[in-house]
Amino acid sequence: MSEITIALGKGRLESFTLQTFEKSGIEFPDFTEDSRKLIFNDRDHIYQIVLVKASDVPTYVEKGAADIGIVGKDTLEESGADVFEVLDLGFGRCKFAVAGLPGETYDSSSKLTVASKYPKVAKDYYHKKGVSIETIKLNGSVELAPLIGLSDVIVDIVETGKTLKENGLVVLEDISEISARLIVNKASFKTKTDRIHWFIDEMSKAVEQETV
Ligand SMILES: Nc1ncnc2c1ncn2[C@@H]1O[C@H](COP(=O)(O)OP(=O)(O)OP(=O)(O)O)[C@@H](O)[C@H]1O
Ligand SMILES: O=P(O)(O)OC[C@H]1O[C@H](OP(=O)(O)OP(=O)(O)O)[C@H](O)[C@@H]1O
Repeated sequence: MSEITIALGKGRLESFTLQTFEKSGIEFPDFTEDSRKLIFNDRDHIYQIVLVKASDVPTYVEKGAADIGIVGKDTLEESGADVFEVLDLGFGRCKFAVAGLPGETYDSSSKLTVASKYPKVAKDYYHKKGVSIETIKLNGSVELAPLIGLSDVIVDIVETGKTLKENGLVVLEDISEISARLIVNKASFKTKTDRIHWFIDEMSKAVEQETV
């Protein structure tokens, strides 16, 4: 039985996370991205990774099924999970933006409709601006929404800008920067203090090494 369980989302953050672990000497010999296995133990049997759907990482950590999680700031913000966000891991960089057709302007006489995989983020952003919106929750291909009249604009992730460009859309407003974060369950932080502090320190060193 491992001391520490780490929830990691299947997908874009997997290989960066494993590289960061390796820099700290934490190795998962059985881990391969094409495997269908969901639990991996490290060489020293201190840590186990559980591979979950990226959007479920905050839930596993908040509920204590995992002590630690690696998750995009976007997913963390949308979840509203009650966890400690302890470190910016520096990879998985992209941004939240409002995007739409070029020249799209806000007409205050009618409610703005915003399609997004991140309805909470969209609501919070427009709430701060004092604009009331109708959100339409989508699960992917969000760029389609303004093209076929489902919404006025979208709130989505922009990394290279390729998806927007190829669909004739533009960034209308930047919202915030996104990168992968290390999150910790609040109870684990108290009960497994030494091990978790050690782990955070090692991850910090690995991230610093990357940025110098
Ligand atoms: N181009 C990008 N599109 C989406 N996420 C990106 C991008 N670049 C970096 N990221 C970061 O990678 C994280 C994980 O993305 P990934 O696609 O694996 O999960 P997801 O968006 O929840 O996927 P899905 O809904 O398909 O399971 C995102 O939460 C985000 O922080
Ligand atoms: O700026 P870019 O580099 O083009 O990346 C941004 C795109 O990537 C993400 O989509 P994803 O690939 O996760 O697909 P889906 O959300 O449509 O399923 C995001 O929702 C954008 O569509």
